[in-house]
Amino acid sequence: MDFMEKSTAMKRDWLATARTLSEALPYLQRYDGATVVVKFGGHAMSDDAAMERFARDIVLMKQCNVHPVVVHGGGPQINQMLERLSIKSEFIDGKRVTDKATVEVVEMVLAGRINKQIVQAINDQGGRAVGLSGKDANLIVCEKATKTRKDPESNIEKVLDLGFVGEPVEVNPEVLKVFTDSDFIPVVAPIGTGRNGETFNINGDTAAGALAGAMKADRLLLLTDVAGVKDAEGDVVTRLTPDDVRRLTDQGVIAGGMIPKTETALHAMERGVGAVVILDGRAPHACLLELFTEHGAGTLIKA
Ligand SMILES: Nc1ncnc2c1ncn2[C@@H]1O[C@H](COP(=O)(O)OP(=O)(O)O)[C@@H](O)[C@H]1O
Ligand SMILES: CC(=O)N[C@@H](CCC(=O)OP(=O)(O)O)C(=O)O
Repeated sequence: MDFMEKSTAMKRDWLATARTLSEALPYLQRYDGATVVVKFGGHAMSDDAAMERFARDIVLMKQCNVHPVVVHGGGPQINQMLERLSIKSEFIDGKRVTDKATVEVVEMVLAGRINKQIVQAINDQGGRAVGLSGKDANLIVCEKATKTRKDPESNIEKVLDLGFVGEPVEVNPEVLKVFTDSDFIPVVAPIGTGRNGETFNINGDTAAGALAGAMKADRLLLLTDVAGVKDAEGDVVTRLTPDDVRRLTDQGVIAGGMIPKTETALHAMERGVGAVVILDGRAPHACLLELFTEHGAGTLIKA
């Protein structure tokens, strides 16, 4: 490529960048002042570069007067720590059976190391993040979650004991308003408080949905490690209604870790959240693409 060709190619790149910025205008106007709850899953935060990109997107959102509330997971990181401590762990429908020893490790990993890593990553990008857990200011009060499953032989519903897995029953989001109304960015670990002083392990998606519902957030973004919700053929579906979600779950197409996400989506929408998007947190700038471009990303769940 000679000098003239090179400079023409560079001008084309700049123009494309300027066009992208200009095309963001209607989206910036639509989300001006909006509250967006972003769940950052343990798989999505797999490496330092992914964490840095995520933090940069969150700071950019806040700079554009969109108010992010970050709720994080950390399932794989909890697994690693439990393994080091030789504590066995199992999941039922995407939720970790959590005994007394496990809940101590869960709180340590989520409200400690991971929460502070995300806070630091956001602050490194020029944001002002504040870390909290659901215990702070009674943000998320829980009761013991119950799970029933039909025994295939007897056809009788059996109650399964998940231990200290929490189901949010009361959310007090006033403390988050203090942050979203100023230039702080709250980062919430999914640990809940019980009415009798218990510590509860809440699935990260469930916690994000409970907060989004209580705040009547405009959008709930669930960042994970797949491109979106897949159908029976394994293709990502770009849009689903609540009825589609129920059908895919009954058919067993939505399974495992995807169940808490889609359940959360339906609950959050019942509580007034505009729409829920399940998207690939490993894809560069997934949040920005979803909010500020016409392309969108992942699976949009909307009535
Ligand atoms: N229909 C489906 N579409 C996409 N992923 C699905 C589906 N059913 C089950 N999954 C599983 O759900 C996983 C996402 O849940 P999870 O591992 O808990 O994510 P995270 O750690 O991000 O919360 C996917 O990696 C995939 O294995
Ligand atoms: C009850 C329950 O399952 N809690 C989760 C909390 C972390 C989480 O949700 O992490 P991801 O978002 O990375 O999956 C757990 O113990 O793994």
